[in-house]
Amino acid sequence: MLGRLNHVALAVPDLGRAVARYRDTLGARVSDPLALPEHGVTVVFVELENTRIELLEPLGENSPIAAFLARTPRGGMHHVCYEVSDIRAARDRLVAQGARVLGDGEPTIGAHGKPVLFLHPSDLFGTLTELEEV
Ligand SMILES: CC[C@H](C(=O)O)C(=O)SCCNC(=O)CCNC(=O)[C@H](O)C(C)(C)COP(=O)(O)OP(=O)(O)OC[C@H]1O[C@@H](n2cnc3c(N)ncnc32)[C@H](O)[C@@H]1OP(=O)(O)O
Ligand SMILES: [Co+2]
Repeated sequence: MLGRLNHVALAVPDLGRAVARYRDTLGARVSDPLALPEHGVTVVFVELENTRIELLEPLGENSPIAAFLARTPRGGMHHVCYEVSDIRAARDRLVAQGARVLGDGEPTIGAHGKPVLFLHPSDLFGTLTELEEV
């Protein structure tokens, strides 16, 4: 069911500082910031040879990463994202096996313009997991 690792996401308290560190210190290629108010985050992608790092900063009053950053104020690994070819088939299979899909269970459109959904970290060994249909 799982395809490639699409990205590993890091929640950061200051996106500008994180971008500068990845671009200037680590010499990485980084995208422009993209505000996603419907997801409560601003994102920047660090492009690597084999995958991406997604840098996330809270946006707005009800950001889903606000509580995470309150617990880990220096930032930290927030989620992993795997590619799937049929996100609804993947969801149905996971739900049938007891995994919880966050939100109303329907995919939303993510940062790459593709359908995404999130699986509860408690069902995946403490790791919040995103699926993206490619
Ligand atoms: C889609 C656009 C973009 C893209 O890639 O295309 C993105 O990735 S946007 C990313 C931001 N969006 C989301 O994260 C959406 C899904 N997330 C959520 O709905 C929440 O973050 C949620 C429900 C996972 C956690 O919310 P919150 O922290 O407010 O809940 P709790 O404080 O009640 O925590 C419950 C429980 O879960 C543990 N937890 C929370 N976040 C994480 C995490 N990132 N990784 C691992 N575990 C996490 C938390 O510690 C609590 O554990 P407990 O044992 O019950 O104390
Ligand atoms: Co993501």
